Amino acid sequence: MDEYASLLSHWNSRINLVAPGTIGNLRSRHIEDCLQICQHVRPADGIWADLGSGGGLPGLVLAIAFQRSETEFRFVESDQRKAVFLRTAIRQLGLANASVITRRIEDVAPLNAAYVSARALAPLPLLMPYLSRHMADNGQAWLMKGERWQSEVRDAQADWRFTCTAYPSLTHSGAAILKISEVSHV
Ligand SMILES: C[S@@+](CC[C@H](N)C(=O)[O-])C[C@H]1O[C@@H](n2cnc3c(N)ncnc32)[C@H](O)[C@@H]1O
Repeated sequence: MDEYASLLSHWNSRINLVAPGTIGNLRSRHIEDCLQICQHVRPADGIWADLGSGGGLPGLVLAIAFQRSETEFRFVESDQRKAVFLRTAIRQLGLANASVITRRIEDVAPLNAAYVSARALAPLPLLMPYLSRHMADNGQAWLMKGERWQSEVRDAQADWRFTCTAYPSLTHSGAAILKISEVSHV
């Protein structure tokens, strides 16, 4: 994880992977934040799709944490330069369990993923079509949401049926990690 943090700060001077003002506390602000997901899930075999991975949050953090599991991580990131960073990090960290798809989420063939994650990608109503496209029928999504998560859930319920459990974030007051499953269109 230290090696990942140092790669991220090195590349951040050239491409904006995280807000430059947060680079001084990468560990607490970003890495510990993403590691919270590990308290709630022990993934089995199958694909874990991280959508809009950017600098690898939470995808790379989880691929490092779960590198001894049978889970195959796919990072979907349309920005070419960020995808180059992700591929470089995968190679330098020696992660055999991760690969990058450099395309728009909506253009990627359905991944049938057992697990999906996203952080700072879009409000929940816009994420729901992505979950519907890429999550397996019995899959689960782990979405890192900010303080407006409750109204996002209400807005998404206008068009979608889903099961949702909210775990309060331990790193950002008012934020939550949402576990979403059983998604179908109303
Ligand atoms: C605000 S950043 C968040 C990055 C990372 N998840 C994080 O928490 O730091 C959103 C990322 O999603 C990517 N992105 C946005 N829309 C996308 C789409 N439709 N398909 C693929 N990637 C997308 C952007 O290029 C960007 O890297």
